Order: sequence, then structure tokens, then C-alpha cells
Amino acid sequence: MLKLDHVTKKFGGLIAVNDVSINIEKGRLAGLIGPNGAGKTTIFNIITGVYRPENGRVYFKDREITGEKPHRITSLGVARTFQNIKLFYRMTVLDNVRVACHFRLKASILSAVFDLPGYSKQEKSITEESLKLLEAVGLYELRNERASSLPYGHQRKLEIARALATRPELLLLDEPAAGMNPEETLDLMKFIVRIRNEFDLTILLIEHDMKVVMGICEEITVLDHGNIIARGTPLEIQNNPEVIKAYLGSGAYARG
Ligand SMILES: Nc1ncnc2c1ncn2[C@@H]1O[C@H](COP(=O)(O)OP(=O)(O)OP(=O)(O)O)[C@@H](O)[C@H]1O
Repeated sequence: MLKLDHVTKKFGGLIAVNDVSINIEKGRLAGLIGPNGAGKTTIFNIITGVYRPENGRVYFKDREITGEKPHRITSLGVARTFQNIKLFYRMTVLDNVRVACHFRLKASILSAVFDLPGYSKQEKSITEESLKLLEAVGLYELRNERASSLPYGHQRKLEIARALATRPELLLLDEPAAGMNPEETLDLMKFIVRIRNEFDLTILLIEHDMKVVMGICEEITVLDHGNIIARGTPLEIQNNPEVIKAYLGSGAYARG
């Protein structure tokens, strides 16, 4: 589903990602961990076309996407969420998802201005799809609330619903548990596993909360200073001396 082949990204003299290769099979729930500044978000930005790597190639479903425009990569089936939740806070929960669905809208501006039949029909199906998504993520009852009024855990689910509205096959989650209390975190863990199964997704997540990573990821890649220092199952990673030295043993992960 996703392959990074010897990818390198530099910022001036800093090598943020150094010769990184990652291969994720369809349907997997994979984790990307490592200390602050290890290069995790940079990897997400390379996959989603925000950055072009100096070296290496990125493949999505065997098709090369290196350096493609972000909207093109989204339309191919890659969606993401951000470390800091990005929503339209003054809009309702439903409208937040509707806007994300519009990403795929085929109707022209003219048909919208003149409210032509094709446009109304498309609008109706977008509303129906948005409501179904809200039901799937458990926010249906809150559809008419302002996004800003939702508790943090619900805002995160709304952001994920917006990502799902682009009908992705690969979902990238950047620190989904950041800022959550233990109850919200536990709920989020079940939620991520459920949407993976329900929407037939492949998921790659960045997370500092080891309870989440070790609890739901099937395979983990560990980065340190832009380099992959380990990959394996949660058990293998927990017992890897180099990972313990660079990350787990330092307490640097105990954020959030
Ligand atoms: N746009 C940029 N310009 C210059 N340097 C950058 C840029 N983006 C990231 N970096 C640097 O690249 C390195 C990797 O950053 P990145 O954000 O990918 O790390 P991270 O593993 O996601 O960290 P965190 O866990 O803190 O989010 C850091 O040293 C960072 O300062």
C-alpha cells in the first residue's frame, strides 16, 4: 500500500530524514515513533506531497507519487490528520464533514450559482454521506453543534471523519492521542481499530503515547535523528536495547 524507498530530506544543513525505507502492507495498522525532532512529521509531509525529498521515491499502491501535488495525492486515496487539530471551528459538525466531501464534487461553479438539478442532487448525496460518516464516528447526535463547542476527543474524531470523507485507503494520523485524558485515549484506541476494519483502511500513526502504540499497532518503525534504528512488533520494539537507549529509556516519550 505504501513504500518509501531510500528517502532523504534535508533542511539546509540538517538531514531531517536520512535514507529511510518503509513498506506497509494493505490493511496494516503501523506506528512511527521516535524522540522529538526525529523526522516523523517530515515523513508524513513527504508522503502527502508537502515536501519533495532530495533523494528516494514514494509509492502508493505501486504507483510513484514522489513530488506529486498534495491535492492529487489526496484524490488518489491518502488522507491525514494533524498534530494540532485542523477544523472549521465556527461551522457546525455536519458542515465540517460536508466541506471535506466537496473535495470530490464534480459539479461546476455555474451549476452551483444557478442551482441546477445536478448540483442539488449532488448536495443531497453529500449531506447523506456526511451524516453516515458522523454516525460511523459517533458524532451524529452532535451534527448541529459548532465544532468549537465539542470536547477535545470529539474534535479529534471529527477531524478523522473529515479525513474519511475523502474516501482514503491510507490514513496517516499525526499524534491522535495528544492532549487526551486517559479515558479519551482508551476510547480513541478502540475507535482507530474499528475504523480501520469498517473502512478497510491501512493506517500509519505517529504517537508519543506508548500505551496507544504498543496497544494497537501491529508493526512499529523507530526513528532517531532521521535514521531508522529499529522496526518490528510491539514486543520486539519494547525489548530492543537501541530503542530503549534512544527513546523508551529516556522518558522522552512520556508526553501527553
Ligand atoms: N520546514 C522546516 N524547516 C527547517 N527545519 C525543519 C522543517 N521541518 C522540520 N524541520 C526540522 O527537521 C527535524 C525533524 O522534524 P520533524 O517535525 O519531522 O520531527 P518529529 O519527529 O515529527 O518531531 P515531534 O515529535 O516533535 O513532532 C527537526 O530538527 C526539525 O526542526
